[in-house]
Amino acid sequence: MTRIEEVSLRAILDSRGNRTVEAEVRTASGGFGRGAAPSGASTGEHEAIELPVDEAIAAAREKAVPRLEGRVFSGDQRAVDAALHAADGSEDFSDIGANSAVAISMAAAKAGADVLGAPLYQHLGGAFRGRNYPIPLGNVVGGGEHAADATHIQEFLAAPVGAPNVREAVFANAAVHRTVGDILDERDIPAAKGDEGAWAPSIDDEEAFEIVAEATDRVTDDVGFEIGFGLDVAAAELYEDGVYRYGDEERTTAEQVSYVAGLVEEYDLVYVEDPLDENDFTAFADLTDRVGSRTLICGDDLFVTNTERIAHGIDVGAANSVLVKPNQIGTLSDAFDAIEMATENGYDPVISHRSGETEDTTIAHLAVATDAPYIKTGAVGGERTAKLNELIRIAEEAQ
Ligand SMILES: C=C(OP(=O)(O)O)C(=O)O
Ligand SMILES: [Mg+2]
Repeated sequence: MTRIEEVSLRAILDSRGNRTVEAEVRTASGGFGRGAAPSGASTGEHEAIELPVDEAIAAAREKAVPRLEGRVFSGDQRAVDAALHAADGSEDFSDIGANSAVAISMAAAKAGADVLGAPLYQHLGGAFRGRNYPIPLGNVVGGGEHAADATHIQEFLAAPVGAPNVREAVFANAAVHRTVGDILDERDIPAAKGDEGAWAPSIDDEEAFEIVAEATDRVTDDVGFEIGFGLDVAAAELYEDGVYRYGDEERTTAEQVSYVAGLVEEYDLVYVEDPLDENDFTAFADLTDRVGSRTLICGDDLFVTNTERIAHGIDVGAANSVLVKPNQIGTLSDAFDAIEMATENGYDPVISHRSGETEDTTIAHLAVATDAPYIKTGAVGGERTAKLNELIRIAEEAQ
């Protein structure tokens, strides 16, 4: 029986060394699940609200826990998440905190799976889930809000689109990361790593393009399958007073659209996330019109995993892909709704980590459960490899 008996909350550390919310759910028949909230740095303006950790925990203990304990079945994820919404009452989880909500939602899902004796992806996806595994997008160079004095573009991503299986894809991304390190060495460029484990050298974007293109080419030759190249521009962070600022260089919106379209052409980009400001659906639609037939244009800060914003994007043709971050919207059910809406409308969902992460592996299971074609969860670093290694295990176990 998956009736929830106890929900407990505590503060733990995330990968940036900040405190975050961890939840544990125990069921009447001894099922157990644990979930921990990730946290963004380049957060979208329209995301659900992350409260200070102590506030989120206190509010969830007062308002959400009594609605769950002894009352809701953790096997019924929709009921768990509906109880979280009812406990909160706001539109954006500003009352109990999206950090508490998502931690409880994920913990309850795992407790539900535990009682069934099924892996989480099986519990979430059901008997007739798809048989595909996501292509991992792994950032190998980065800057923006994730590293000081590095590139303006937030993420340069390896995209092993030709990999024969998920394991080879994961290994290929790590090889690209390693090769970027070698090239930086060859060029005598010192580099630390950013929040997500990508190299964060103090170079301009142009040189980063050169280096990542060379690294993906070298590794492609080595492994014998195609490794594409993608970006998360995180353009909302560059947008100020109506222009996109790349240090001293400025681009108008029209120039930004042309610049990104040119990059797609020049580097044969397979993926471009947030190329424009988070409120500019029109410019997104312009760019999608120009290059959407040859690359994915993905909305992260644009859509914030929110079905109202995704529906609007679909109406105006703003993109052809949706980034899905459960903590942007607060519960797994809401994230599922976003994935379903995307898929039904021909938009590719990309399940994603945050820059501040924990060892939690829920997103790997979510990607497999929903047959998502892509997952973005870094290339190296313990909190990133936790998800990547889980994907390898899932693919092996589910064969
Ligand atoms: C993962 C990202 O960064 P953050 O978590 O800082 O929003 C992103 O922008 O896609
Ligand atoms: Mg992003």
